[in-house]
Order: sequence, then C-alpha cells, then structure tokens
Amino acid sequence: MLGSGSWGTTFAKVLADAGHEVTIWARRPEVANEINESHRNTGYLPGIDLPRNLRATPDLVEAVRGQHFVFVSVPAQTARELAGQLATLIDDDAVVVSLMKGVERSSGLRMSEVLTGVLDLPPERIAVASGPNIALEIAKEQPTAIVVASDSEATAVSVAKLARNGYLKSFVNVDVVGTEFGGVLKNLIAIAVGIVDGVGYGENTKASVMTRGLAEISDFAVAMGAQASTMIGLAGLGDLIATCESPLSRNFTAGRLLGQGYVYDDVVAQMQQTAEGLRSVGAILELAERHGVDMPIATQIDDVLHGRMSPADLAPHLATDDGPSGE
Ligand SMILES: NC(=O)C1=CN([C@@H]2O[C@H](COP(=O)(O)OP(=O)(O)OC[C@H]3O[C@@H](n4cnc5c(N)ncnc54)[C@H](OP(=O)(O)O)[C@@H]3O)[C@@H](O)[C@H]2O)C=CC1
Ligand SMILES: O=C(CO)COP(=O)(O)O
Repeated sequence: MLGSGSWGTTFAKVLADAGHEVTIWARRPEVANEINESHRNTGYLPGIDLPRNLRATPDLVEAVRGQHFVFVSVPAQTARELAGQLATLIDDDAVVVSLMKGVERSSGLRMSEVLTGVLDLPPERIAVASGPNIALEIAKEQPTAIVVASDSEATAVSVAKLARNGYLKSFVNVDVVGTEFGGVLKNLIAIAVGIVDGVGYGENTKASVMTRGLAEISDFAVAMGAQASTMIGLAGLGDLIATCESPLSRNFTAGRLLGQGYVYDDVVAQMQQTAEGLRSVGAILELAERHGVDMPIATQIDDVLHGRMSPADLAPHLATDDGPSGE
C-alpha cells in the first residue's frame, strides 16, 4: 500500500483483516515507526488499532519489491511523481490498483490513466476501487461495499477477492471510466452540498443539489465513455450519498467552510487532509467544455471558489430564469 493517510491506512487494514500480509509505505519514518511499534496511525486514524499483519516502511523499494499487488492512495496531484519513482521498482507482472478520487489538474487525466501512462501498463495490470468508503467508518469496521473495476474482469475479480472481509463486500465492474469518474465527481457535489449547508439552507436545498448533481455528473461521465448504470451504483449514487451526508467528508467540510464565508486559501489552510474536489473542479470543467456537457453546479462551485459568486446564491442558481425546463 503506497500512502499512509486515512484511506491508505484504512484500506491496508481491510486487506490485513482479510488475512493478507500487508506492507504500507509511509513517506515519513515517524509514521512507519508508530504503525510498527504501537500499531496505530494517530495522525490520520485516531483511536484505531491496526492489525499485526500490517507492517510499515518508509523505504519505497522495500515496500514494492516482490509484491504482486500494489495499491496507490496518495493525493491525485502527487500520483505522477510517485509513479515515476515506481517505474523501475515494480515487478513485471504486478497489478496496480488506484484508490484515488481525483483527476490530474494539468491534464484532466484519471488516475488509472496517469499510472498506466507512466508505468506503461497493459489493461489487465491496472484496476481502480471506489464506492461509499468514508475511511474512519471503515476503520471502525462499520459494514460497507466497494466496487473494483478493470478492463480485465479477471483482474477486477482477483483484486475484489483480496479486498473482502467481514465488514467490506467487494463487487466487480469492467467500467473503469464510470467507476473512477463516480469517485471524482461526487466530490464536487459534496462541496456544493457543503456550501449550502454552511450557508444555513436545509434538507430540501441539499436534496435538490444532490439530485440535480447526480444528473449532471452522470451526463458528464457518460459523455466521457462511462456506463450510465455505474453512476447509479456504488461508485456513483452510493458514494454521492455517503460523501454529501457525512460530516467526516473532507469535501463536504471544505464546502461548508466556503458556505460559512471562508475564502479558498483559508479553506485549504484549515484542511489537514486531502479534499480532492477542490483540485478537480477546474479540470472537470475544461473536459466538460471540450465534450459539450453543461455542468451548472460545478460551474457555480468554481465561481464560489474564485469569489465570483456568493455561496448563498449557489442554490437559487439551480433554477434557470428562462422558463421551466425538463428534469
Ligand atoms: N479518506 C477517505 O475516506 C477516502 C479517500 N479516498 C481517496 O484516497 C486518496 C488519498 O486520500 P487520503 O488517504 O484520504 O488522504 P490523506 O490526506 O489522509 O493522506 C495523504 C497521504 O498521501 C501522502 N502524501 C502527500 N503528499 C505526497 C507526495 N507528494 N508524495 C507521496 N505521498 C504523499 C501523505 O503523507 P504525509 O502524511 O507524510 O503527508 C499521506 O500518507 C485521495 O484521492 C482520496 O480522494 C478514497 C476513498 C476514501
Ligand atoms: O471518497 C470518500 C468516501 O467514499 C471520502 O470522501 P472525502 O474525501 O470527501 O472525505
């Protein structure tokens, strides 16, 4: 497992609780030491005891050497750099699994595209995993489900078999585009829901943003090649609900701070963990424009982020003033 933040550590625990010997790479030696000595990662998962068959190392070579499965869970904007370091290290037949939910800001590429490109992987050696997976809830062993997708069904099945235990059920899919974009796009809608929550609007407003948000992100994902059905599955609707409703969500929290009147730089300064949506929105809007997809909510988020729109105006802008339109 590459990345010892909240999701990397939690997913490593999932794998270890499924009975596997897991090595987690922590770039800071003190994090690796705490995991090995106290079986804790208090900076990210306070109060969680980690299993004994999960060991950590700050040495990337040691972490990946001889491993058939390499999971990647670092902030999306850092994935290319990490992949560059991996290129000469991973085994020739290793399967790489992206757990990340962002797109690369400079290129708009999905994480599996970045990893595939840098590592020159054939389709059967790359998979992605996504779903309603708030890390701390899973670390507390609260039951949930995840979907593993790969162009190769056999690869998806092999990863899903590894990542299932008494509290996590794994499903498989061959729609990599939809599974990956589901995770990226729900972050934007969670920011929007956080904004209206921070403003003080109630459940109707939030439900309307979520519902119109699902339609908007589904249109985008389908235009990018996703299956519509994926967007109403775990990686789409499932993750949208979890992220928009959870006070533990970093994207929802970032949105709420914006809604309370904090400006972008203040929000980033207050976030101690990765809120991918803040970084993805610009790249998604560029892709949307290129593919002719209308994304009113994402556009409004971008306007709020750049101080062009008051957070209180986000919800009323859901209604167009040019007469009623079809749902
Ligand atoms: N948390 C969650 O509930 C879920 C998160 N995800 C996704 O997982 C991905 C990782 O998120 P998450 O674990 O939550 O993020 P965190 O902010 O909790 O942790 C980030 C991790 O990446 C490391 N890191 C930061 N910068 C670099 C870098 N330049 N090179 C290498 N490592 C780096 C951090 O190390 P250090 O501690 O030293 O800074 C830390 O181990 C994101 O794409 C997120 O959307 C997906 C599902 C659930
Ligand atoms: O992806 C997640 C839940 O599935 C985590 O969401 P946040 O990154 O907003 O915390």
